[in-house]
Amino acid sequence: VSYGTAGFRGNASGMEYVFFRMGMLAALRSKLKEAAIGVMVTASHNPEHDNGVKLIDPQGEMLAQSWESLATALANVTNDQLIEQLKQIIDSQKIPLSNTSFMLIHVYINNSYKPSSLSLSRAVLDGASAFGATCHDHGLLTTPQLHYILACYNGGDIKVDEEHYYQNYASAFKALLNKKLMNQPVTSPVTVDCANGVGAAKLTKLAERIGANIIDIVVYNDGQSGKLNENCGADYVKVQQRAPAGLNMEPFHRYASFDGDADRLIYYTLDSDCNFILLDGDKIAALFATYIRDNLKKASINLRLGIIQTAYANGNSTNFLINQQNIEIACTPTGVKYLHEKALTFDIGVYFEANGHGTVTFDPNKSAEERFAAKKLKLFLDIINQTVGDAMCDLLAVEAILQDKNWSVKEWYRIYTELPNRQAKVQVADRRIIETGDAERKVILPSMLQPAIDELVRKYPSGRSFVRPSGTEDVVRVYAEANTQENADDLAQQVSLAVYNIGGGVGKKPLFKGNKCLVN
Ligand SMILES: CC(=O)N[C@H]1[C@@H](OP(=O)(O)O)O[C@H](CO)[C@@H](O)[C@@H]1O
Ligand SMILES: [Mg+2]
Repeated sequence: VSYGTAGFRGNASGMEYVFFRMGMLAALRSKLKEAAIGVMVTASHNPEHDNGVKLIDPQGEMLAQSWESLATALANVTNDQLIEQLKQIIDSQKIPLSNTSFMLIHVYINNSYKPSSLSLSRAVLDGASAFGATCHDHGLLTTPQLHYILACYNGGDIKVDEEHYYQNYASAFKALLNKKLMNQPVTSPVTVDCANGVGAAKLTKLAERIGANIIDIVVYNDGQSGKLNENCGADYVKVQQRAPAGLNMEPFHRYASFDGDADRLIYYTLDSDCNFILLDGDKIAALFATYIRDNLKKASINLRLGIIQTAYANGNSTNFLINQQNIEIACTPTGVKYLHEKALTFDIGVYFEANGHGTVTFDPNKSAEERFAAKKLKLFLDIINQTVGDAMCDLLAVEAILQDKNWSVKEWYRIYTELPNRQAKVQVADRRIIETGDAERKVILPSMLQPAIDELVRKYPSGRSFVRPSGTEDVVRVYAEANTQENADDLAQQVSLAVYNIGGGVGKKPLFKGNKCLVN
């Protein structure tokens, strides 16, 4: 097992020891940092039978990458070697064992949908207690809520709780709304598919604190009947490019989906011909960045603004931002930790994965004058959860910008048109044989693979394709885009076969039937 793109993740049964050891590691990290550490038990967008655990560093940021390898090493030793491995970590990191340790943990009980979470959370608590850590169990929370609470706690607000989160963002949202337009688009309903996850109850609370006269949120997939992330949620809608099962859509209404732990957000709608229109992380980033840029301009503030994307960003979003908007772009490997780190190198960084996970960061070293010269910008940043991508905050930010611009979803999706694209998965014997470079846009090993992809891509107008081993599933992911959906599907199919043939494919050959991708 390895601490992958976002912690340890896999089938929940048989993972207790990993959670127990992560409790121990969190306690050690807390002693080293002399601050509380967060532990989140969730498998995000994965199916219900999976579970996962990730550690959160004191300011609400992802666990330092240098500790990921310690986590992997600790998770992989036998019980007999455990104490020796712990000693090695303590010595190599010079951890003062006499320091106290403190942890904030979220216990993902989530009623009946995630039965494994309770026992796995207890395993974390047991591991932490073995090092004498004091644990504060915050119960059911979204991932970004735990990041927020942890950052506030370590910032000195030791009484911070969930209610604090709602009050903070509800008042920030109300302050940002354009009072003159109070009855304009934001008061038309936005229907939110909460993936039958934790976000449903939390979003309901947030909407209550804002007030039904100000925002009209209709919660769909609240977990009362459906299964977590099954035929619903942000990942399903993004990858399948279709609405969650059972949702009756009307043209030009606003629809959104969260993932299971509510850190991803995507929007979608129907056009007048009832074609499905997706407004994904790339479009949210474009909306945020152009809004920030316009407000900087209005206030004549000169700050370096950058957008951080991954290779999954639609080619036309990148073209739009660079060529039409003149905004600086950076590309990093997949995984929020990389995007967040890069965002911090700009005065203002807007980062989003195409799947809807992202946020905005603001360099804390900028002077108060620079930070607050543009009143709107300051109010906008108050809505943002700067610790990590947060579906609820991002939803409020989108709603407020649309209202401020007096835009419906139609004006928003028309800022640029996506290139048709397709994602696929290929099973191989060992996905670790695939090594990538150039922010995952090129395959380095096996050496035959990249030339094969290049040759295929050349056949399709506006073609682009790349492959990479997933960090959360035992598959190789394939992405393809081209001028038409048929060509994007075809290219994804051809590249999937190349991965299968050159990368040691196992099981059935990846095949598409018509436009339907059978490898997904
Ligand atoms: C293509 C894609 O959406 N990949 C996701 C997925 O990672 P993989 O390494 O691709 O399995 O889960 C990560 C954690 O949620 C997320 O950061 C990432 O963007
Ligand atoms: Mg998630």
